[in-house]
Amino acid sequence: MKKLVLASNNAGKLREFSELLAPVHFEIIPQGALGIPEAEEPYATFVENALAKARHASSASGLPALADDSGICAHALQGAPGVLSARYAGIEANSAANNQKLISALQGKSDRGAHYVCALVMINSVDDPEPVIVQTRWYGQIQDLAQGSHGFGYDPHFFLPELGLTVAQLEPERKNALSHRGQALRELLIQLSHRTKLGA
Ligand SMILES: O=P(O)(O)OP(=O)(O)OP(=O)(O)OC[C@H]1O[C@@H](n2cnc3c(O)ncnc32)[C@H](O)[C@@H]1O
Ligand SMILES: [Mg+2]
Repeated sequence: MKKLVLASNNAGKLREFSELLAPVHFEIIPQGALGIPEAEEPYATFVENALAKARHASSASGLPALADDSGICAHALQGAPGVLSARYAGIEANSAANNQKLISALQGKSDRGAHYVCALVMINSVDDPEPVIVQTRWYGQIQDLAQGSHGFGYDPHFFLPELGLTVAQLEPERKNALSHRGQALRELLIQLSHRTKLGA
């Protein structure tokens, strides 16, 4: 079975990937299991950061790698926290501190529109000239009140008007069916299947 390193140390993402990749015939190895530390994420775009994470994991392991750079973009804040979502309230910030900073930044703003972004990059080797790259959005609204206990990160505050629920109130399968990450992974698998069919 083909081995693939998952270039993430985020337990919430790793859980979602293991559910989403369950039907796929890869042996998925989280980078932490190989002792690979977090990569630097210095870039202004999700795609560049995802590529940096994938290269870092592939270089350290000698294996193909899949990386996810994601975040939440608030429309009233010109897309902040964006690529800084994981460290919005500081380098060592946890989700509670990041959520609190986001809610404070939105006080008095009437536009609560936001979207999650997920950039996925898959490479066969560190010098792969043709990475598979996918980027998707999931639209919602940021609400002050935290509701729900599923998911991770900003999910208790990310409200889906069409469902009347926050993402943290969704069962994991339902989140995966709708989320930025679920959309991106399904698209990535389609692109991979085209390549396989064409023998490349
Ligand atoms: O870089 P890795 O090791 O993958 O882990 P990370 O947590 O640092 O991940 P990112 O750099 O991609 O930062 C993503 C941030 O956006 C948040 N985020 C991304 N996807 C999310 C989702 O599906 N639900 C809630 N929050 C999400 C997450 O909590 C992080 O704070
Ligand atoms: Mg990160």
